Amino acid sequence: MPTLLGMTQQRTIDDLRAEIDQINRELLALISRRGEVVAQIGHAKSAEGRPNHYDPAREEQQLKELEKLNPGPFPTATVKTIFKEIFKASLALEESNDKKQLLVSRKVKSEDTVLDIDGVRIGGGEAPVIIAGPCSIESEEQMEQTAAFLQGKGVRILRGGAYKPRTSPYGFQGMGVDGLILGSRVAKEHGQLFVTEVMDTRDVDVVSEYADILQIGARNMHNFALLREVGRARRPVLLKRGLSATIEEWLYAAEYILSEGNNEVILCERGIRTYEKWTRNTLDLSAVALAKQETHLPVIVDVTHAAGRRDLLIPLAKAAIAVGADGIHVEVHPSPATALSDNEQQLDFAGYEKFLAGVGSLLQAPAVAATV
Ligand SMILES: O=C(O)C(=O)C[C@]1(C(=O)O)C=C[C@@H](O)C=C1
Repeated sequence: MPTLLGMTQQRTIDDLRAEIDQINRELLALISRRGEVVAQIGHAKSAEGRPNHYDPAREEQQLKELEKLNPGPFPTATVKTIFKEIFKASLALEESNDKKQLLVSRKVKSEDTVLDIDGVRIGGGEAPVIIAGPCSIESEEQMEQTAAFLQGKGVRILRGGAYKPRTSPYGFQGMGVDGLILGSRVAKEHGQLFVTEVMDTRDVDVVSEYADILQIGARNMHNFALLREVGRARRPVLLKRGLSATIEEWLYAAEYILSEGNNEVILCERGIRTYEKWTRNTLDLSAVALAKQETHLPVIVDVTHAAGRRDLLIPLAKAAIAVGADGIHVEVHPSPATALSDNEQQLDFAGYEKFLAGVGSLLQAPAVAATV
């Protein structure tokens, strides 16, 4: 401020800070207003069905304009850094608003989804279900023996693979349609539901004809065409988490199915790939608790694939139920040593009896409510 003597009077730091405080308020108001406009852009993009909110060309255009307009004192690089942060936060806002709208989200549907498949209820605090059976369907004798044994133990859902996703193309690939026919017939004869994996969009119709529940395996969790196809099938879907999938990716995979109109999805945590070698995979129990918290869908745990070894099945099943799992998936075979797949990890009948005794009363008790 010029004085009578023509000298500029120094403003005090307090005075300058008061001005900064005012500028901060204005900046905050502007940033918040910008956020509101961005949120509207986000909603418009979602309504148009755009797959992504990120638009690098639009960001670049804004940075170029800001470069031209920059009056200083901040160098253009600094201005760009600041605005890139704003773009990042804006993008996160658009995406998080999207997430709140997800059909799988508890924010959209607060009460648990309970599946009732021919009287077998899954989810919503019902006693945990057991899904058991061999890795692969191999023969009539094998399926008959297993189904009869499991029926005697009260198991209402029989699993068995007719199409096998094998690491090697030369490994046993499954019995195909013959396996479907066999699995479905044997399950029916023993008052059980039949769950089996579908690996190819071209097989969804035939698998739906024979299976009561369609399984999407871990290796196909990212197969979006298949997810959409089972979303159009009128059968419940057991969706395994991918080997290296984040929880978010897993839930988006479920969203693909729900978005096609199929709300009957069971999430299945089956362990993820980590650096650990003593187990086949690492059972991610936080994923179970989080999936229960974030979604309304039933969540079960495949202890067999998580552990890849028999000696951990009891503690893992107990832990799964303790964190709120709605069911346990376990592989059982009359003679694991001669099984055509997964012979290291399937339980024989005596092993299953021990497993049941070990997990004990937890299987009868209502599932632990997911507490937030
Ligand atoms: O203009 C858009 O498409 C927006 O989504 C807004 C916005 C922004 O903050 O300016 C945010 C993210 C996009 O990557 C590009 C731009």
